Amino acid sequence: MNTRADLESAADLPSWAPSPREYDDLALALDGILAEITVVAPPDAVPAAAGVTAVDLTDLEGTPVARLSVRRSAPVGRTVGPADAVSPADAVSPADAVSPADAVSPADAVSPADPAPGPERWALTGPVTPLRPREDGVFRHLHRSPAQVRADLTGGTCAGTVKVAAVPVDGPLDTATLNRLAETTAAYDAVVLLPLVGLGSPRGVSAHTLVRVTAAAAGLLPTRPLVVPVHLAARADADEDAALRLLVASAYGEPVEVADHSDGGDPTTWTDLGRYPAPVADLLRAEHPPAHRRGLVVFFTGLSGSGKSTLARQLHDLVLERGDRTVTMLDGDVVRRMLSAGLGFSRADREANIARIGFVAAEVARHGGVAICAPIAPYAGTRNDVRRMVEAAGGVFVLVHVSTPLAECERRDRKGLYAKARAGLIKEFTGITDPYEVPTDADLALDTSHLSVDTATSAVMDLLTARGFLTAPGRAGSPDQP
Ligand SMILES: Nc1ncnc2c1ncn2[C@@H]1O[C@H](COP(=O)(O)OS(=O)(=O)O)[C@@H](OP(=O)(O)O)[C@H]1O
Ligand SMILES: Nc1ncnc2c1ncn2[C@@H]1O[C@H](COP(=O)(O)OP(=O)(O)O)[C@@H](O)[C@H]1O
Repeated sequence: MNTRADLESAADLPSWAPSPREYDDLALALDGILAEITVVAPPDAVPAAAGVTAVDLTDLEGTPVARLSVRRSAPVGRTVGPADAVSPADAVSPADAVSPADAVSPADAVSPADPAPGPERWALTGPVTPLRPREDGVFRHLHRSPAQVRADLTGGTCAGTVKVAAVPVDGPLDTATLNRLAETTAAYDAVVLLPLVGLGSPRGVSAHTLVRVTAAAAGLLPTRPLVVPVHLAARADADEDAALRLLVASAYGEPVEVADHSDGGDPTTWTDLGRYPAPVADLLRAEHPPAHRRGLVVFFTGLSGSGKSTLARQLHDLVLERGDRTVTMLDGDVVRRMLSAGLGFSRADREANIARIGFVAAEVARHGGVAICAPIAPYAGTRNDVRRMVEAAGGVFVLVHVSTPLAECERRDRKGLYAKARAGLIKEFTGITDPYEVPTDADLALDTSHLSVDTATSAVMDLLTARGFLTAPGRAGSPDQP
């Protein structure tokens, strides 16, 4: 731990709040599992990055939690937007790629709200020292460093005489796996189950549920294993993931692998809860409500005047008439007044606008509600970011492309904006002087020049019902005409 003098002398050090993935790496480094970590920071956060020798890493509130001693630094190429985001291979030069923590994921490298091309960022690599005990983390009270686990298990005596099996766990343990685990670890003095709660590691469950199901499974094993959550974040590369799991497990004991990756861990296909022991299945059932009670985001995208708002409003009414779901409307015009006042129509502003819509929609979905969004959302990358945000919140994302051709939108020109855009009075107008990237991943495409409002909305309702997101028949609970 640093002395007061150290802290005071650090007053001039630059500081930086690491991304969630880097924060996970920091947790591993502070536990002595990773020797070094890499953080990627913009030059304004790390002035004169090439000459910087230390950076204070802060939590999201800006409180310094650790100090990174910079052993190597390298510029990281900047790109225009998420669609072109930096790939891990490009991000850090091979000479610097000493630890798996170096990988820079696209999500970390460029945030959707980032303005277009700017100066380079810096990848700063080195060991870390703690500045204060970490107060956050998934199931913090269960956290133990490898050294603490060793001390706990040996009672401070004869370290090395206790044979510990260390088992990384990234998904719920089913009955067959538990039986295998009981056999494999029978000869050990102690077993430590290590739920991997870092970003992207838990398969098909949230990090908190992974710990809860692992604890439930541990209670069924004769060895009564310790359960110690570890903030290992997933990488894009399976070999790297495997190497890191081994590194983590080796730090806690003798690595024992039991995970079965064959099912892919998709929660929507977990129909066979019978393969899990009852206490685990009960927790999974609670985390994965049936499709018609899961959060749902219906995202309309299309040109101005294509019919997004009209269809969204009708869908809103139809879903509310059923009486079994709550609905939040995030219509383009309304959002621009309430959430995005002050934003214009540059690429960066449009991306920021959609990121805000996505954030709110994902929160609605997290709580099991329905969000209906109707912005133009011209960029595929930004729409994809919203899909990822919603799915990460446990929701379902349905993309509806209102594909009414430009000529028809322009003919309607109900706000007179197309005429102004043609006359050069409005700049960056979608379809005229600004791009619209036609979705290739839409669940439904509706050309309203050929479909009535009722027919188009019914097509959306039918899709939602067919996929189980609304219960059939369509108007359960609503009074019909006799
Ligand atoms: N330059 C330019 N390009 C496109 N649209 C413009 C522009 N300036 C103003 N408007 C009006 O703003 C509405 C689109 O806002 P969105 O928030 O949906 O756009 S975006 O998703 O952020 O691209 C859009 O409303 P809708 O017609 O409901 O789509 C337009 O009325
Ligand atoms: N089948 C249809 N579906 C949706 N809108 C239609 C249809 N036929 C005509 N329209 C008209 O087209 C216009 C679409 O406007 P709006 O819904 O505000 O589009 P957007 O939100 O995409 O800008 C409205 O005036 C609407 O009445």
